[in-house]
Amino acid sequence: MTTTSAPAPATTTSLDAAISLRGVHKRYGAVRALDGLDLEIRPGEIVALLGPNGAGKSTAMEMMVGLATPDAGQVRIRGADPATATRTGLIGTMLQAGALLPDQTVRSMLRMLRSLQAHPMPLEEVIAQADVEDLMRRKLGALSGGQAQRVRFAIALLGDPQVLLLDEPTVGMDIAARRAFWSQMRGVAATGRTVVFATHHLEEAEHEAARVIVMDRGRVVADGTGPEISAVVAGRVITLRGAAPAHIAALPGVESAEADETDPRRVRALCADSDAALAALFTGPLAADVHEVLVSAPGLEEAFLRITDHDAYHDTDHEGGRR
Ligand SMILES: Nc1ncnc2c1ncn2[C@@H]1O[C@H](COP(=O)(O)OP(=O)(O)OP(=O)(O)O)[C@@H](O)[C@H]1O
Repeated sequence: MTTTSAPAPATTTSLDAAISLRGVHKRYGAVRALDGLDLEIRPGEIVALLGPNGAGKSTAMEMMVGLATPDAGQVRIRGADPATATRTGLIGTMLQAGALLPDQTVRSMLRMLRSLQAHPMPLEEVIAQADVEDLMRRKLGALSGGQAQRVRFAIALLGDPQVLLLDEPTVGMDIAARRAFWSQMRGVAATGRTVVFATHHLEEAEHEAARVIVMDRGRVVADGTGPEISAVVAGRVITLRGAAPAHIAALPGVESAEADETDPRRVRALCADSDAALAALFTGPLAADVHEVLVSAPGLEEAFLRITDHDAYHDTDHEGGRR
């Protein structure tokens, strides 16, 4: 795994690579959205892009389809420039900004956009691969957030692309819809396409991508498999209920303790010595109140927090995403 922003050794040339970004810089006023980004993605790879808000994920994806142009550096898609790759259907995208015309039906929108493609995928195949049969007669303006995402996925497939870019594809989907989406996506990826997706769901990155790239402040800060990136963090994680994070953080062997983001009454503690922490926990004053104590190996979440450990969420120079 690479955990530095230095360019990875080039194992492919930009001509062989599905996606190649070399030394890409992009500024928006005072904000450095991309700061010398180097990225090489091989054909057939399934890659998750992770990073805190404002890390530059969307900007990088916009560069890959020619929606944003670099101030410096080079972007190539299968050796072609991004605008050509988009025009010829080499690359299909599901970006956050994609607006859907509210009064059109899904069928008419798909037909219309399909007619613009150089080498369109058969409509029946698009419908099956994106699982939108049940939505075909519906007006675009009447779709739920999750349904609209399925339609955006169908749109991304229309040009029968070799490279698929999905920017937070499961935003607005409930758990069942997310599961169904990833199962469809795996079917699409099994046909040999390159898939790059940005996500804030770490478990999606871990389960769905063979390679995880962590971006921060417009650069790559870690690149490897989920387990390789998780291995950045040694020690053990203890999760429990019934005590305040500050009390847990004060135990011997505990490096840090915080309330769980998704379940604030649960405390997650990263421990250099979990045996010492547990011994102190069960023999001290907290013993009567703590419950549901679990010990596990650190995962991608701990690694992500460790690797991107700064004030990115509040930093004025990198004040989060623009949406
Ligand atoms: N068109 C734009 N105009 C002004 N600033 C922009 C523009 N696009 C991006 N930025 C800024 O560039 C930085 C990177 O933004 P970007 O949306 O690429 O990050 P991200 O990693 O996709 O974030 P998020 O996870 O919040 O979507 C942010 O500080 C953002 O505010």
